[in-house]
Amino acid sequence: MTRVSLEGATVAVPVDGPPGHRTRTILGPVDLVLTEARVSVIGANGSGKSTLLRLLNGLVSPTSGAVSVDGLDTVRHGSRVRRRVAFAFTDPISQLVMPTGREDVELSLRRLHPSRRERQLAAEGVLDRFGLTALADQSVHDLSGGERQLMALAVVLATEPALLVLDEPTTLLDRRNTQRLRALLDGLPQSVVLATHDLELALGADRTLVVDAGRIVFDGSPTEAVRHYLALVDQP
Ligand SMILES: Nc1ncnc2c1ncn2[C@@H]1O[C@H](COP(=O)(O)OP(=O)(O)OP(=O)(O)O)[C@@H](O)[C@H]1O
Repeated sequence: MTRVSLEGATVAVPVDGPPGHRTRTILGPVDLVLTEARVSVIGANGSGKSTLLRLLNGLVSPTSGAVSVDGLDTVRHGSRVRRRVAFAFTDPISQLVMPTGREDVELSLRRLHPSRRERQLAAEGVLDRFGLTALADQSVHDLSGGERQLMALAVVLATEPALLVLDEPTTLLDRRNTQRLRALLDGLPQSVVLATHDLELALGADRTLVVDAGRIVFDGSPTEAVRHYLALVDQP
């Protein structure tokens, strides 16, 4: 399993005013080692979940401290980390840049399969594995929200990353597609870290982090974490 390590990691952003003057810490410091196959992250809007997730593949660099994946520092070894860690955004359309899903899958396979023929065959295999062959040549804009979400996942998983990071993957999905996505995640050999407001989805993890105001306020069993979170949001 993948080992993710955060050591005193903070993220600070500039506050309005003269450039370079004041900053606001929106996350941390966070000290954490994740080795579980499934980790969920829950917390209120604006608590810092996405920021935490973005640290994991170097989309956001820590302002202080360090983040590493399998010993690779996300700043010093950014491109190697991004090859190991796939990131799926809430809105799949930001992931689908080509006219069709098949072209998108082929695009993400370019590094792994420089030969066009091999790439096409590999893409066929990926689409088949995700049950998306029938939708592969349809314009991504004509796919339903759920189909698009699954297509975007196929695109990021095509390169067989070691870790999949998902930022609120079910927000745009109905119940049926949420269940389809959960079944798909259950069958993945990869480690998964996901942030979600879907507490049912969060409960399926091996370990759950609760984030509040930029801090990890609970870290442990999913059932306990959900209880902690509900107590937190019910506070007057
Ligand atoms: N680049 C940035 N510049 C300024 N503020 C930021 C930046 N990125 C995040 N923030 C702020 O940091 C806080 C945490 O944001 P983040 O997106 O991590 O929260 P979240 O828990 O994922 O929220 P949500 O559930 O609404 O998606 C928010 O107050 C947000 O406005």
